Amino acid sequence: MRIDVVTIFPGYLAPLREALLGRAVGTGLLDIAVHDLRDWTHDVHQAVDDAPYGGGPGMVMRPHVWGEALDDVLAADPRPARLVVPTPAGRPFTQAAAHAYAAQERLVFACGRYEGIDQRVVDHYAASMPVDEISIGDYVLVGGEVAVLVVVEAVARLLPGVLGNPRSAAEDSFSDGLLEGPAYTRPEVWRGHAVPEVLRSGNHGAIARWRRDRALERTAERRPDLIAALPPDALDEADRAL
Ligand SMILES: N#Cc1c(-c2ccc3ccn(Cc4ccncc4)c3c2)n[nH]c1N
Repeated sequence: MRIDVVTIFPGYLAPLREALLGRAVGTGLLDIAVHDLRDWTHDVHQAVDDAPYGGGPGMVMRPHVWGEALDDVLAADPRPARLVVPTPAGRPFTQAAAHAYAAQERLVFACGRYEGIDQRVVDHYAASMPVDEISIGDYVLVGGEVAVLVVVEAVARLLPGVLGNPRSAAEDSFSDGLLEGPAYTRPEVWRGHAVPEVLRSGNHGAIARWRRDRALERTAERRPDLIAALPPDALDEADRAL
């Protein structure tokens, strides 16, 4: 998979070169290119923003710089791409979206700043390619770069060969519609807190049942919306007895 990121703060994307993602790039599983939007400005001030039509606070990112940048970035690789634009007004980015993005040959991220990017940029490219305006959560950030870090990590870990243990991704929170339950490791007792005995029993059936029960309890307590969204056949008789 190839990932391109266009931003006025390339340094914000440095973490993409670290750890798991850095290894994925090093082994050729992932090809990441970060581009400075100001490279496509032509004025001495390298201006990328202007006052909003209709008035209002803040500034809006000008369409012509974005158009020149995205035209060049998209033309640099023949693979079909999806343009992803983080915005507070976007559709929620979910684990299902991460799986869909992991199947893409190429993702191009447009990182806005200020009050966002002139809407005509999204409208223009949506006429010729898939474009998603996404949000990583119901809170307000200062720009799109942090959202890109979140999305790229969530997507990259799903790519074959990136995670050491592929079962990890298969058994994620949300993979079965539920939150993961609690996890434990040595020592058996830590500051008077003992590991639940069933996990040390060697009884794999009982362990699976206990883990499912804890996941159901945690999800019902913290994310009842996920329980309500489960398909009718998702809960078996033992689940319902909980
Ligand atoms: N994904 C995502 C986001 C963002 C986000 C993303 C891109 C940009 C570009 C500019 N801003 C700042 C801004 C713009 C408009 N209104 C308020 C603030 C951004 C915020 N905030 N919160 C999220 N969950």
